[in-house]
Amino acid sequence: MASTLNQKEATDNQNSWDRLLPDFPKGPLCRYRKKASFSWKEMAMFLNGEDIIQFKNRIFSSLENDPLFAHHPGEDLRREKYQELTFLRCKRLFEYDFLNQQELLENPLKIFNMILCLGMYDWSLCIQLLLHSGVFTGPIISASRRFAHIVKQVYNMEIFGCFALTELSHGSNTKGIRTTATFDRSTQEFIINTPDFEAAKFLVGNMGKHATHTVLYAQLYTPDGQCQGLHSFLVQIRDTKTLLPMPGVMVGDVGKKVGQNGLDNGFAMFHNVRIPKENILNIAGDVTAEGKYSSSVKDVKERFSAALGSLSNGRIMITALSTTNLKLALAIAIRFSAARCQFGPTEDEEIPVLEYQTQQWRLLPYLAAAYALDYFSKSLFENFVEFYAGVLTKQRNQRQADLGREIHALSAASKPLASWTAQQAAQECREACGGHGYLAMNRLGDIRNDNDPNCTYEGDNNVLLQQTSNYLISWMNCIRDKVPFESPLGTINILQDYHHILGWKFTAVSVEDCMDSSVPLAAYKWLVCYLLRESYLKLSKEKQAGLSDFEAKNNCQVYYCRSLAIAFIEQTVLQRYHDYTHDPTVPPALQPVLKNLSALYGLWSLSKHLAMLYQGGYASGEQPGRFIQNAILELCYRLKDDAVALADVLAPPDFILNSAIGKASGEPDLCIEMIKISFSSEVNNKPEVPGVFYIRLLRVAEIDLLIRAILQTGACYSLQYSIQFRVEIDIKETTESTAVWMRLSLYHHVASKEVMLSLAVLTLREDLKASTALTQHSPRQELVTKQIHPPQECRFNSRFFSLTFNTPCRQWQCYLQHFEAIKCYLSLHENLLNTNPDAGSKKDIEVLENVQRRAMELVKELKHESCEEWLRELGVFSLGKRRLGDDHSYLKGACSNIGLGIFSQIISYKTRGNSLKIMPGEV
Ligand SMILES: CCCCCCCCCCCCC/C=C/C(=O)SCCNC(=O)CCNC(=O)[C@H](O)C(C)(C)COP(=O)(O)OP(=O)(O)OC[C@H]1O[C@@H](n2cnc3c(N)ncnc32)[C@H](O)[C@@H]1OP(=O)(O)O
Repeated sequence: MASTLNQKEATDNQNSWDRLLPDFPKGPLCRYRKKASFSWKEMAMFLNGEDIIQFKNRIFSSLENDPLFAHHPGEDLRREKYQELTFLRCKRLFEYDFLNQQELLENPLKIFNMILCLGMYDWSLCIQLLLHSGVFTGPIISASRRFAHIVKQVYNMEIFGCFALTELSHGSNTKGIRTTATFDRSTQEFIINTPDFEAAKFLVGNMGKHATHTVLYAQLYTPDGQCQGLHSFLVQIRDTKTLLPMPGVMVGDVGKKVGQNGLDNGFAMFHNVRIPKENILNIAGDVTAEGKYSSSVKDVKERFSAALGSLSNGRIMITALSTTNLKLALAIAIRFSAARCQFGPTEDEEIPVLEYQTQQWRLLPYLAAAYALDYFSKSLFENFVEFYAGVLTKQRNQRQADLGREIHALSAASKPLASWTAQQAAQECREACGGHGYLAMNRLGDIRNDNDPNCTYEGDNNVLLQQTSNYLISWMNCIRDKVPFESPLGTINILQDYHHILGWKFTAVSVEDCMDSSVPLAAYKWLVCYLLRESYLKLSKEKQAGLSDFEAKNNCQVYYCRSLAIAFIEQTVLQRYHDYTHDPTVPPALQPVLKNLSALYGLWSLSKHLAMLYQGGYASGEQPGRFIQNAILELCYRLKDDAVALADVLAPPDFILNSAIGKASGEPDLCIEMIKISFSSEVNNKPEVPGVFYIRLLRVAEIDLLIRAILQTGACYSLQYSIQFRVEIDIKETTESTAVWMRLSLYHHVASKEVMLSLAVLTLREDLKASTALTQHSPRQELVTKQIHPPQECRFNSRFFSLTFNTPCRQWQCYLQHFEAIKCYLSLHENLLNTNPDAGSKKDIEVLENVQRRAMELVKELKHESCEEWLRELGVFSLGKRRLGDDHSYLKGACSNIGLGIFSQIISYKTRGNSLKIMPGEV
């Protein structure tokens, strides 16, 4: 009975997994998937839970089905267009309203996952949204209820926000910020000023083109001339209707960056800009009507932490964003390594590169790091949720303060750890995929470049690590004075055993002994205590030698405080992951692989500190080092057959991953990607010179992909340039699909550019239909079907079919919209037959005449309907909204449709430095 029940439960589980997580397409990766020791679906369910998987699926499929999110082929959109597209997409996200407040309260991890899903798709978009609705809005929400109307405007996108802390000459050193906000008693206003060019706000995300408001950090001056320190203010920088700068504000874009170029980073200078007194975000302090400074936080340092408290949230999020990059890069490189065969034991036999020890050693420790950091970032986010609840409910107890400090110390080190790990991994993955890794279409370069700012924004990594080491060193007083202590999250509780731990030694006596994460964990605990002692001693020595605090600290970073902060955060990540993977509630089938990951992450991270382990006497002799190295290699080997399944758990759907070599099937559609690249770069860079693209398609399935490529390109471009398109299809291979074969063969003997144009358009229509999953019978479907199933007698001899597509894009779009293509086909076809009566056999001509007649009927039937109507009927997004050319009038429609205020008046001429348009008379 029990076994029947278990069986039923297993079947139910399997069914629910299959429903949420469809099987991957068959391909070369199957051989590894079959070898995996666990079910990737069970793992995905265990790590995420059904609710989150459903939620992620919803986001992914919404993006995939919305033409506005169609990938830009070739990824070389001009920066202005990319920024514009990013902004439109950001607006669209508000329409989707993926998460309502109720859902958010029930499961805050949903917002965390939503952000990461968007980042997987495109980091510029993700950061733009975060800056607007998180970094800008966060301090406003925390400040006071009086800003409720502003928050409402944020979520309605009536205003667009940015966070202006950084200045041209001061980035990480926030105390040095020089923008001023001086209170004017007579008008009850603050006057904002940029004292000189170096104090200009700089590199501020969203500020370049789109932001209308900013949370501005400035030194607050009271009328008595006293500087009260750093405070934040809500300042309007652009008119919400015209997007022209407000009086006294000079604002613009900073130019191209290394990555994230869809995001408009800007600068701003302020000259006597007046804002109402109420616009101070009174988190740290406020000013009375008489101009007296008041703050509930008496200590200046504490006030400073309160003013910067919101940055911890950002650093936690950046830990997760970086981990997501790690996951993306690994998914691509592991799939590629498993599918790609090169060299081998004999000349005839090439083996997957994943079989090579070096490749395993290069990639699998990063895979383990991705799992460990993924768990850690989630758990840290949950800690933050607890802390933030306290902020919102105005908790002022000791625990809340201690929690804030601990989270600050953790996030100040986890951001460096995760962003550096992702950075190194992206480069390793790039190289591990050879030349393919270097191709932009495979995305590893973008992942690397888009991850890069994670090392810098919200505080330079090396500067932030000092915050963590300061925090750790601050516990030395308790240790020295033997005062009992603990922290709210318990991360420093190992220091309670400081003296005892310092006496520990490496005790494993075999490689097998090292195969559990408890071994590196013990070593890490010792390392943290040792580095803490060494840093503290060094600091004391420097001070005793007469150096100032500043100099002493400066001399204690390298090899001491910096290493301490890194060791501490690695130990914390490992501790949490070790506890998680060794929990008895882990499903038995997943335990071995999860434990292997935990051990590999621990040993591999620890191996970078081997010198210190020997230097401090924790390890001695040959064996510890040898054991650790051999255990790493053994774990890599053991995980090798699980690697693809582990990558499958981390990878988003193909559309989101957007990497030709990272496809779930393991079969890169390289030729399609090549078309996209060539197509887009020709369109973009040589508008006047039509390019010729010549490819040979290998399978029927690729025709659909080709069509998708054309369609997506059409969706992304203004379609104003000429395109010449040439496709060669292997007919022999295509016989597996009658529809495609017939459709192609029909035109074989009469091939001419123009006739083929109509073919392409008909094919496009077929794709449109398919992409909207139009399954029910409809007159439209019938028409298309008839059109692509010409009579059976149509035959041909050659294996190859050739198609050339040569038309101005605008016209092409027109064809798509109004079925001009069919008319064009008819007239051109007539011309062809007139001028070249031997174009085909008699039968072919009969066939063509049949098609011609049918096409005439088709045109007549469609005449009364505009393409817009036709598309609407199919449920396809209006083409007008997809267009991103110079004509921005669509913006007006799009905005008014969805009730957005920003561009509601933008329709006519260009504003300076901003490609958006405004209507004359509106300014
Ligand atoms: C769920 C929704 C999510 C939404 C949010 C998501 C965000 C996503 C992020 C993506 C964003 C990308 C775009 C990024 C934009 C930016 O980067 S904008 C800003 C960039 N600039 C910075 O981040 C500034 C970095 N510098 C600092 O934070 C500080 O200057 C410093 C380096 C941390 C402090 O240095 P210093 O001047 O030496 O001061 P100290 O003496 O060390 O500090 C004084 C005390 O204050 C404590 N403290 C400092 N910061 C905090 C904090 N955040 N929280 C709590 N406490 C803090 C510090 O520990 C000191 O305390 P004591 O040791 O007790 O004295």
